[in-house]
Amino acid sequence: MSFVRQMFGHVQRRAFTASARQSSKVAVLGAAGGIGQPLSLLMKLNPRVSQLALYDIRLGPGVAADLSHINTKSVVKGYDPTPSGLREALTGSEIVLIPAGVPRKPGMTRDDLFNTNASIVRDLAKAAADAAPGANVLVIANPVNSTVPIVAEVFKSKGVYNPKRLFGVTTLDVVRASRFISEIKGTDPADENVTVVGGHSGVTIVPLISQSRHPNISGEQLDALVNRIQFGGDEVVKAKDGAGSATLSMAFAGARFAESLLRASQGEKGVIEPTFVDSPLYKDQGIDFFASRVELGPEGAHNIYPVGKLSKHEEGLLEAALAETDLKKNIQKGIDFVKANP
Ligand SMILES: NC(=O)c1ccc[n+]([C@@H]2O[C@H](COP(=O)([O-])OP(=O)(O)OC[C@H]3O[C@@H](n4cnc5c(N)ncnc54)[C@H](O)[C@@H]3O)[C@@H](O)[C@H]2O)c1
Ligand SMILES: O=C(O)C[C@H](O)C(=O)O
Repeated sequence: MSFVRQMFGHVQRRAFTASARQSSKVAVLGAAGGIGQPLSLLMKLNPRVSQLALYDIRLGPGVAADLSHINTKSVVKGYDPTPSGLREALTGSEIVLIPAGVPRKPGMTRDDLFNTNASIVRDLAKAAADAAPGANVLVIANPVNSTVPIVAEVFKSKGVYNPKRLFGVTTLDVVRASRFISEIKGTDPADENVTVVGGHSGVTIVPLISQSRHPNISGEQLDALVNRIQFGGDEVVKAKDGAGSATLSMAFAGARFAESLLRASQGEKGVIEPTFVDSPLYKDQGIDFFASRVELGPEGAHNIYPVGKLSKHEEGLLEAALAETDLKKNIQKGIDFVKANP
């Protein structure tokens, strides 16, 4: 499968120069960052996007000026770091991507980012709830297990919460799983589709290899593969040696998820992506948000699928993820933060 097909689904190549079927405004909050810049570039290349609104506390207009010279049809605008700039960036947006926030350094967990990123995400969510209450909000900022509940609480407090329109972007876990399994098997990663469920940190990331094309991977090879998918983020943090975490692969993953949502909102049926959403699956165990395969539609999350048939090994992994106090605690921490710091 070509890059164009992987990234832009079933849009024909000529669509890069033809007009998109419908117009969609996409806002990127944190657009000048390590993720924000390549993510904005990929959205500029997406023919389904008609307007691209770039907001950051620094350099939004600069990044926008640069991208605006690319000869695709979408109109790019950068906004000043003021409340009115943020409001204008958000108004009319169908998709709001949030990569704003600090990244990890070696030795840190994602939860260590909470103190800084919780208030950044809360404030951006407040602005989104006011200016774009019907938008699909795609949260990239870590810790995703907490930042997604933060957005939910803010929208609830303003009476505009629609659980179908809030997504924690876990696509990077799916992208990694597909790439890592292809490296083992010597296959084209574009043909490898691995469902990843749970949350977005360590053992809460549960790849379902038994549902992939290679259910027979086992033993030490399986353990190593699962471990690499669960801790792929650490691999990049370590390699970047203090200069941040995954940015380019994350931009690719975020653009893929946004493209899937646009395809679904423009009427394509059967668009399914794993994503961390307000989910009924494990609410009885006190876990209100969970990543599983979600069919996307014009209304956002159209159908949340259960995890399906698991191998014994995966039952153990899922049990560990659910029992792992992290997921539940991370979610509650986000909720408590907004209650204490509205
Ligand atoms: N979900 C995932 O799979 C995933 C993957 C990689 C990184 N991340 C997370 O994404 C976040 C961003 O990572 P990065 O590498 O791009 O960091 P970065 O520091 O390079 O960029 C962050 C950007 O956010 C901006 N920003 C800060 N506060 C802001 C605010 N209030 N409003 C608007 N913009 C603001 C900064 O100016 C900066 O440009 C981190 O929290 C990181 O952990 C998530
Ligand atoms: O590892 C990180 O901190 C960034 C991100 O969540 C990732 O999975 O790469």
